[in-house]
Amino acid sequence: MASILEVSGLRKSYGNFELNDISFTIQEDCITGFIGANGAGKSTTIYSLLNLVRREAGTITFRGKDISADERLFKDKIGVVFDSSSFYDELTIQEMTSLIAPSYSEWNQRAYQEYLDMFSLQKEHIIGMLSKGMKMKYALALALSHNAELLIMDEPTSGLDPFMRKQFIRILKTYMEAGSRAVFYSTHNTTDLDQSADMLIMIHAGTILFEENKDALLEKFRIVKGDVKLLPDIQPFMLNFDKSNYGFTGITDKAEKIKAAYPEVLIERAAIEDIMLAYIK
Ligand SMILES: Nc1ncnc2c1ncn2[C@@H]1O[C@H](COP(=O)(O)OP(=O)(O)OP(=O)(O)O)[C@@H](O)[C@H]1O
Repeated sequence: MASILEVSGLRKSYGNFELNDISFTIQEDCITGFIGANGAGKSTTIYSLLNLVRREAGTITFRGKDISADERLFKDKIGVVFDSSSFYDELTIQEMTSLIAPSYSEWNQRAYQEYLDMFSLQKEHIIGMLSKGMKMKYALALALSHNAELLIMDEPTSGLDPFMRKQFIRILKTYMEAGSRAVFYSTHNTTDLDQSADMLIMIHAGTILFEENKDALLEKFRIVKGDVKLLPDIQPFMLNFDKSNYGFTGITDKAEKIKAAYPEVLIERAAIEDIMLAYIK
């Protein structure tokens, strides 16, 4: 698989927080989910790679070319959506779009109008009067209407209702159908990633903990449930666990071994959230 974006040796610090030599790759034809706890460094990574905050070190290459050589070209080829998008509150959607659209070489007014209709947004709407979810939809309409090759989004589904979140996933899949494209987005909604992501990158305290194929990751871990009597024997095979008077629940990457030695335990598939907790507990 070809890489579309490569981030290498990214550093940025704020007081006690530091992005610690972050490197990862966004693959073409993949939706990559960017996960991590509050304050892990997701937004700082996204803002630094987009040069919206000044990075202290690091190289970003887009389709093999350093983006610093031609940042305008890079920005022309990507669509961005942020949790707190910076639009002018006093303008209408039409006025705001007329400022933004001319900066894109492949602006598609028809596609844009279709997204506005799909999201029930009207061009007369004043930006400052839009709800958080409506602003997000507007940002999404802009990002999807200039033939971007890569979508980079920071918590695009925060503020979206469950219907729109489903629609968001459908839109991403349709977007990917054109081929040679990619999506990179941060989210706390791991169930959305279950349905949409091909790759997952997890960051914790400014460090990348893993960058893996989602299905391979989900295959690697299992939830183990059993009687507390077994805990002393099974504990060494688990990454973490909780126990109550009734039993224990833990997560393991050695399910086969546990099942072979203790057939009475219950082994279940782990969710992305379980895996995240296993890495940071
Ligand atoms: N402009 C800033 N000035 C000072 N510190 C900042 C700034 N932006 C982020 N930070 C700090 O950097 C750290 C990482 O924040 P960041 O917003 O990147 O995390 P995040 O993973 O996106 O979190 P969340 O999931 O809560 O949005 C935090 O400790 C935060 O307080």
